[in-house]
This record gives sequence, C-alpha cells and structure tokens, in this order.
Amino acid sequence: MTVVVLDGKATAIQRELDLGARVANFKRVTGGRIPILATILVGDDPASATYVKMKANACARVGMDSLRIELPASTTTEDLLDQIHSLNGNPDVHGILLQHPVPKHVDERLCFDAIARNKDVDGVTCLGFGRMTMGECAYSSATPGGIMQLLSAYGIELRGKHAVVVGRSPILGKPMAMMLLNADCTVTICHSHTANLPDLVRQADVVVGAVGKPAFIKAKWIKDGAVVVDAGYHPDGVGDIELKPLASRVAAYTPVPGGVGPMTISTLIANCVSSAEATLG
Ligand SMILES: NC(=O)C1=CN([C@@H]2O[C@H](COP(=O)(O)OP(=O)(O)OC[C@H]3O[C@@H](n4cnc5c(N)ncnc54)[C@H](OP(=O)(O)O)[C@@H]3O)[C@@H](O)[C@H]2O)C=CC1
Ligand SMILES: Nc1nc(=O)c2c([nH]1)NC[C@@H]1CN(c3ccc(C(=O)N[C@@H](CCC(=O)O)C(=O)O)cc3)C=[N+]21
Repeated sequence: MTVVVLDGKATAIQRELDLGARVANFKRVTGGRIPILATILVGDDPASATYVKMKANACARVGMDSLRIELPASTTTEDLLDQIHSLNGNPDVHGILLQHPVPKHVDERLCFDAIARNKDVDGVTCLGFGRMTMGECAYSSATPGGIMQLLSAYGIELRGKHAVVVGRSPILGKPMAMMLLNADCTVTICHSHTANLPDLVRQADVVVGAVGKPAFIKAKWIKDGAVVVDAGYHPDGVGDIELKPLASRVAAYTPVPGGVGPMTISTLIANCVSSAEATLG
C-alpha cells in the first residue's frame, strides 16, 4: 500500500509563493501600502513567544508587515480589550492574532470576541465560528482551516467518511469537527469524558488528534488505511498520536513537525492577505 505523507511544510511553501504574488499586487494597486498582521502576546510564556515569532517571520517571507504587541502578564481584561479596540479602529491593520493562552485572570473569550469580524483572520470569534458552521463566508480558524487545505492539496476524499476528532477546544477540535461535517463527513467528537475512546477511534476513516497529550492516541487503535492528522505539537517532534508504528499501514498521515504546524501559519497569513484585499473594494 502506498502511504502518502501529507507534507505541510512543502504545501505551505508552495502557498507562500502565491501569497507573495498577491501581496506584491496589493502594494502595486495601493501605491505601496503593505498588508499588516497585528500579533498580541500577553505574558512571557516562551513557547507562545516562539509561535508569535514564527508568524511574524512568515509575514516577512511573503512581503507583509507585522505589528508586534507584547503585554505584561499583569495585563487586565480591560487593558487587553482597549488594545483590541484600538487595533480594530486602525485602518493600517488588516488582521489581529491574539495568541492563546492568555493569563488565567484575563477573560479570553471576551477578548477574542472583541476582534472585529473583518480582522478575525485567526478565526477565533464566536461570530466567525457560527458563520463558518452555517456555511457562510468567514475567515477559517487557522489550524483546522490549514488541515482542510492540506487534505484538499493531496486530493483526500472526505465525503461519506467517518471522521473522529479527539479534542473539542474552541480553536481546534470544535471548528475542525464542523469543517469536516461541512465536507460531508460523518463526525464523532471525543473529549475527556468520552467513555470508549479506543473503540470510537477504531471506526475512523479519518482521525484528527487534538488532545494536547504526547502520543496519547495509540497506533493500535487506528485501522489500516485510515487518514491520520496529528495536530498535536510537543517537544522533540512528538504529536498527540503514536505515529511511528503507523507510518507503513495508513493511507496518509501528517508528520510532526512539518505537517499541521506550517499549514496553521500559512492559513493565518492567507486570511490576512484576503482581509487586506477586501479593503480594496
Ligand atoms: N500545530 C498547530 O498549529 C497547533 C497545535 N496545537 C496542538 O494541538 C493540541 C491540542 O491543542 P488545544 O486544542 O489547544 O488543547 P486544549 O487543551 O485546549 O484541548 C484539549 C482537548 O482534548 C481533550 N482531552 C483531554 N484529555 C482527553 C482524554 N483523556 N481523552 C479524550 N480527550 C481528551 C479535552 O477535553 P475536554 O474538552 O473535555 O477538556 C479538550 O477538548 C496540543 O498538542 C497543541 O500543542 C494547538 C493549536 C495549533
Ligand atoms: N490564537 C492562536 N492561534 C493559533 O494558531 C495558536 C495559538 N493561539 N496558540 C498556540 C498554538 C500553537 N500553534 C502552532 C503554530 C505553528 C506551529 C509550527 O509551525 N510548528 C512547526 C515546527 C516549528 C519548530 O521548528 O519548532 C511544525 O510543526 O513543523 C506549531 C504550533 C498555533 N497556535
């Protein structure tokens, strides 16, 4: 059986070529303006700082600018809301990324939902989620949107397949499940109260690991010929799925690193370019 490696890094690089051309065109038609992504990092978590830096680097690669806002861990919900409102009102800013997680004392949901709909390029607002779920136009949530792009780039057929999503977080599992549903999958969503996880995963034609626990989903739960998407990301190239024993007997899988991660970033950038283009009227 041929096993397809869903190479997110290569797919993202390819996509960046197209995005670079769109940014150049935006500059040309606006007489030199540049699409700008504002990134907000609250607190000093080193992993979050690295992710935000990767996003700023990706902006630079396609010729965009980023406006990096770093706030102390003591930031209040009100401070953060003020910051978001000011970015909403700044016509030079086309997209806003609020890096998750924010410190526990901050109301993350309230802050996500303060992001203006036309600048929600990371797809984190309730409004964006609801519109996407109902099949209306919205910027896709970056990680699940990136996964859908990757599956599409490799021509993976989804209609009628049983997709099992393990995890139901607001930025990953839940929107992922809705996107797969909209792609005509039959979807099972699993979480920490799911009683028979191995049995459900065994039924999956498509399995998405979004649990946040290293190698938590065992290879022996996954059937031969399944499509395996590992959104998990932990140090030393470990995802949420025990991938190594699977690599020879599944139809396709996303490697870690080089799978979902680069697609998340290119989706964020693509959404921001679209947002800039939308201002052209
Ligand atoms: N590569 C990328 O671009 C990105 C990668 N990630 C990675 O994806 C993973 C998930 O991230 P995220 O969604 O933010 O994580 P969260 O911690 O927000 O959510 C984890 C989900 O897993 C569920 N869960 C926890 N334990 C179990 C269990 N024993 N059995 C079944 N389900 C369980 C939780 O259930 P419950 O709801 O009941 O608590 C929850 O829904 C992480 O490894 C993260 O690093 C995240 C974002 C982007
Ligand atoms: N509002 C919000 N939106 C997010 O999209 C978001 C977030 N908050 N908080 C944290 C998670 C994590 N995340 C990653 C993005 C890219 C890689 C990535 O590109 N990883 C590379 C490896 C990078 C390396 O070399 O270490 C890879 O998988 O190949 C990983 C993780 C986005 N997140």
